[in-house]
Amino acid sequence: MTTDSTPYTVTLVTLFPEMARAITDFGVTRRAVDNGQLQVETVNPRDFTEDRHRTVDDRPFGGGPGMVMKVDPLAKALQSARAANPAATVIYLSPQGQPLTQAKAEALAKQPGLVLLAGRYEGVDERLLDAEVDEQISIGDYVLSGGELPALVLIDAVSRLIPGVLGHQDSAEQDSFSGEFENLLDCPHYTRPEVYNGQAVPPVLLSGNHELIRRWRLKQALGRTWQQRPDLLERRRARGLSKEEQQLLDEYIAEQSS
Ligand SMILES: NC(=O)c1ccc(NCc2cccc(O)c2)nc1
Repeated sequence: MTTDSTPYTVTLVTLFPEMARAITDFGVTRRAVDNGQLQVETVNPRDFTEDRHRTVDDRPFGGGPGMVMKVDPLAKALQSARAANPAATVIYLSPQGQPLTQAKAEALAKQPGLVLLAGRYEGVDERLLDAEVDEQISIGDYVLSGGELPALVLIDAVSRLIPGVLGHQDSAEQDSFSGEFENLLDCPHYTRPEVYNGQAVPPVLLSGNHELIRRWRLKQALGRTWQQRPDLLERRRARGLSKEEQQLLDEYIAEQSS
């Protein structure tokens, strides 16, 4: 995290810098950039090549399909990225990385900034990872054509945790994965009209009784987690459910079987 005046700086090392526009040109993250809370820079390894063909990849030693990204252009690009933010954490997005979680995003939001390396082809020369990368992160157990989309996912997840970015600070805390709802799925959301296609909004949400509404939302979050993601509920249980949470969950389960 930075003091509230200096922006949280992310430098994306990528062969396709225009992809960063998905963050800088839309929505909450665009507003964070315009407000000076978030800074997204890009560095293209191709600008650090010295041959006429601006070569960034080559055939793998040991044979096999595809190409591997060369160390030298990446090392120079990373050095340039680090120069702008020396204290930044250098992360390589890859299927071999540690899974991205909300807790990880919160930890990274507290750092002075990030340098994100997006690989293409079959990945990068291992010697680059050994020398220049602090940690590897995966956004899920699947392979994409490049690390750019995972990098953008990571930037989005971290950016919304920067104080003031979401505007209504509570909304970050009320997220399904943080605060009281930590490790729970989200509760249902409704807005006008009160009746749509004969389906009415749950009356408790129109009651103005904030304590009843909080309980209803917590019950829904617990119940949906029990239904869709018992693994998450187990994690929550390991941390101990409060008396209220256990009672709400029991009520939800009883209603399901009635
Ligand atoms: N699950 C992820 O976070 C993720 C990240 C990157 C990626 N593609 C680039 C790449 C990079 C390294 C090795 C490799 O095999 C493919 N695909 C999926």
